[in-house]
Amino acid sequence: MPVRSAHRAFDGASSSSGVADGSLSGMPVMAAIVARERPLCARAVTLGNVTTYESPQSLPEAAIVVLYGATGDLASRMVLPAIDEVRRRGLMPAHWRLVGCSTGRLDDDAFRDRVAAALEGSEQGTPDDVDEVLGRVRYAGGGFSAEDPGDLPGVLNEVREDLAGETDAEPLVLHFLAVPPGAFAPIARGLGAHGLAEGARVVFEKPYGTSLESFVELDGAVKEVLDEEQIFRIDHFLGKEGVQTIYVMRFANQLFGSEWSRASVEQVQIDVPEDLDVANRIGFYEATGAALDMIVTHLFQVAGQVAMEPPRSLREPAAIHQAREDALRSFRPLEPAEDVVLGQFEGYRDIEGVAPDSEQDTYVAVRLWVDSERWRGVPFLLRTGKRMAAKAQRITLVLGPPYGPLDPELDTPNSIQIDFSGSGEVRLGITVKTPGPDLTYSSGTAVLDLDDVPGGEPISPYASLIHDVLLGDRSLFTTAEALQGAFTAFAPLQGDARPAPLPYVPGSWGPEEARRLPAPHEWFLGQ
Ligand SMILES: NC(=O)C1=CN([C@@H]2O[C@H](COP(=O)(O)OP(=O)(O)OC[C@H]3O[C@@H](n4cnc5c(N)ncnc54)[C@H](OP(=O)(O)O)[C@@H]3O)[C@@H](O)[C@H]2O)C=CC1
Ligand SMILES: O=C1O[C@H](COP(=O)(O)O)[C@@H](O)[C@H](O)[C@H]1O
Repeated sequence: MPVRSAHRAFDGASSSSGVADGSLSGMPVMAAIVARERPLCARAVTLGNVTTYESPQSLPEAAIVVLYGATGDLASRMVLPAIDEVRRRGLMPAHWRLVGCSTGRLDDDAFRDRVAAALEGSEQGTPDDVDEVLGRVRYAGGGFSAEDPGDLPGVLNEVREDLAGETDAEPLVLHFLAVPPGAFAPIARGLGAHGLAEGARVVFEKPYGTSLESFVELDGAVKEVLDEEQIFRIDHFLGKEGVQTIYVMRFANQLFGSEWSRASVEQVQIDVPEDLDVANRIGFYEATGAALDMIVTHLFQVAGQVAMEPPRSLREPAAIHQAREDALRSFRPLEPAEDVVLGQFEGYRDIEGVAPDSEQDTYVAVRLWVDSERWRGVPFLLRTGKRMAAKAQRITLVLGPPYGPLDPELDTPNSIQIDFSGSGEVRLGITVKTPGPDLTYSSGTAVLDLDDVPGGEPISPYASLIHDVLLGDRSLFTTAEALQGAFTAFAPLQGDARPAPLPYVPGSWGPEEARRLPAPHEWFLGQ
């Protein structure tokens, strides 16, 4: 059985003797607890040919967060509540301030009202001590660019002086760009032109580029001002608990690690159906569509997390980056005619702001091939869409048939599933004997809710990633090389071969045509 034994060679990190017993005695829970110990990573420092690792990063004594796009949708729904979550957990620096910046003119109090409303509307609700937050908040209007910095430089100087009354520590300045992608380069140039780049950390929202060409151009413009170590390209799916647990459960546990390859996995499904409408973001959506919004960004990053080779260490950001980059660069460019189904929900063209003949996709299903030794021949099925039948976020590793006496009798494949919505779940779809007098088989599911892991306290993705930026830990941020791989694989879908979107009924699982992609299996979450 050459295929079965060959897979041992894949996992350099795993041992093939004796370890199995240990791995099976309570390891999953231990692994999850270890994963929560922060900080996970150390910074690699190379002098000559000797590499050492600085001990874990620590929080700066003082920080100023400048939130560009502070009056926008993302800032209100995600970023402001996340900053407050970091504060509530005691993970903010001892001395900190927040400066909101947008193009509109507001006074500080009007912006504080918006911050209060954003916290009130968040899952955690308004904190009792909301004044503790609002007292640290300022606003700088007039936008920000090299040509016209608006009010920001003046407000920043006042905030620095204010902080200097509390601490001698030089504050870390964290610029968070929650602005439309067209504003990324102008703001980056502005940071250079107005002396705000040095020593700062800069977070760029997604999408960081909208095509291979625009990505290369943007990254070039950004790198004229910032060093790579200062750049934090965010993809909040990498901050989700379920996604972060993938490599811990895999590398901490021989049961998973040894089977994580084409030797045992027949296909991988990464399924993110959404029941959300798009009417409230129609300008953005009509210009972007489902594939560009979700596939080349979030779902490719999650696929990279699943497909990566074992990094040398989970405590070295550079090693994790290298492993994720290698995985993304192994993605074969999509073949739209064979491997992509686009959809548009019926009624989309009736939404105000949508062109009557719009060909924008609100649904996309993709069969992606990963040309690495580990995954060659294993399709990665990625699916997402708006106004679908359900909201879910699930990775399913569909396991191949067993080499034993049961093969012909099993109709439901065994599976390893990771649910990465909310606090996340690990699920095992296992064939067991149907309890009872006869020898028949059933498929059951064992579920580990990550919320129940002893000592665990799930953190939201944006809070987790903002905390990482404060620490200077770039492990969960994307690199230019990885994005280059993603845009290269995605490029054929942006050319003449892009298929026309097929209509689907709102509340359904999308166009029937997409059923052929996972064959001989079906989409695990529904048709
Ligand atoms: N909304 C979401 O769910 C998600 C959004 N994103 C990304 O986040 C970014 C923002 O999206 P979203 O919040 O939806 O967009 P919105 O259109 O709701 O908000 C954009 C914000 O950017 C501000 N802005 C524009 N140009 C400048 C500038 N030069 N300087 C300072 N502020 C500026 C606007 O200010 P004003 O209104 O005053 O002009 C506004 O506050 C986009 O890159 C998007 O792709 C990513 C994930 C999810
Ligand atoms: O970036 C985006 O992500 C959301 C889904 O994020 P989640 O936090 O709800 O998992 C998606 O709805 C949106 O279209 C996209 O821009």
